[in-house]
Amino acid sequence: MTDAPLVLAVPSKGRLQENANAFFARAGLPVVQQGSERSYRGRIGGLPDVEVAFLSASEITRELAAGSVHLGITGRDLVEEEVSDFAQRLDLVLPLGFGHADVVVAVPEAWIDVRCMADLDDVAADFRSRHSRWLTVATKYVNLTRRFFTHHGIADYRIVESLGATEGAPASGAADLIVDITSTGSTLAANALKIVGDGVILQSEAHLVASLSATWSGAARGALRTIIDRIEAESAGRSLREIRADVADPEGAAKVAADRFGATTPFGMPSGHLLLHCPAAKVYACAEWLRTGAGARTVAVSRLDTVFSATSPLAEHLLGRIDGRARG
Ligand SMILES: Nc1ncnc2c1ncn2[C@@H]1O[C@H](COP(=O)(O)OP(=O)(O)OP(=O)(O)O)[C@@H](O)[C@H]1O
Ligand SMILES: O=P(O)(O)OC[C@H]1O[C@H](OP(=O)(O)OP(=O)(O)O)[C@H](O)[C@@H]1O
Ligand SMILES: [Mg+2]
Repeated sequence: MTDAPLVLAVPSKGRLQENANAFFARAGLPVVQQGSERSYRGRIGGLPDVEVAFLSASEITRELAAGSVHLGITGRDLVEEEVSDFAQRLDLVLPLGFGHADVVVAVPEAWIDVRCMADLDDVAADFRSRHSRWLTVATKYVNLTRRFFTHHGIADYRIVESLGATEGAPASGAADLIVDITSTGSTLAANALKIVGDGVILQSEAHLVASLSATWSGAARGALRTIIDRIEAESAGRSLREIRADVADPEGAAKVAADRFGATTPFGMPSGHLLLHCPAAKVYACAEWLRTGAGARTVAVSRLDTVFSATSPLAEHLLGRIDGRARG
């Protein structure tokens, strides 16, 4: 079908739901539920070639891999856990600035001798002769755990697959230690568990993910350009700050700001004063230099909502990969 719509999967519950909806609204892509409150289909206001599917984050990951949805929001942890060949099947288009959480190895606080993965290796190696059973790890991140433990040379353990309340496993005796996701750390603390020093397996964040296995119609490609354009503009708005300063030599100052802080002059030198777009992380260093090094008396910094560019390297790159798959 040349005009089949783009299917966009949006988290319908859980940790990512609220942030995902707010994110689309900020990017000028308002998600509208169709029919009743409980309907699992929706649309994006103003984009007729897009159909929205409301799914859980892990379902989104699987459907992207299977090619039954084109674009979706999900966590990097789920992508790496559930899709072994994700680098070929999926494109992690853009991190979205929310849903930050770490997948970690955690052991009982009472294990005072276990500070790093090498200590855990020692425990694992002795465990069977001491306790006449394998050391056990409760987790739903079975693949991430296996890869990480192998990387640290740990082989003497067994995984106990956990479907919920993983942090309770050591206290209940279901397993000796756990691998789970954490953001504030309060669930680990409440269960008297501590993160092993070098036991952070993955730092996760919500991403916009595209399926390379899906069939992309002409209409779906067109919708993809529009969606990426708006999301890229939102992302640029979030990661840049506008700086204005009254310096004597705006052109000289712009050169230094570009070299040292990665700042750009998107509008040239309007009426001879300096207007920069500076990466948010460099704003304080840049503002400091403008005063001490370039003689500015005032430096004004503002947030930007959205910054549109004439070209979209992200969309071009992604369409290139989609075409490559279609041909190959
Ligand atoms: N503190 C947190 N704990 C768990 N997940 C978090 C946290 N912060 C962000 N996330 C992210 O939320 C996503 C998982 O969402 P959630 O647990 O709500 O859905 P799910 O796992 O698909 O559904 P369910 O838990 O019902 O199986 C993951 O990608 C994860 O990285
Ligand atoms: O570090 P913290 O802020 O304490 O968060 C960690 C907890 O959050 C997640 O569970 P969630 O609340 O998403 O419920 P779930 O297990 O049903 O997915 C995760 O499985 C942890 O239990
Ligand atoms: Mg969950």
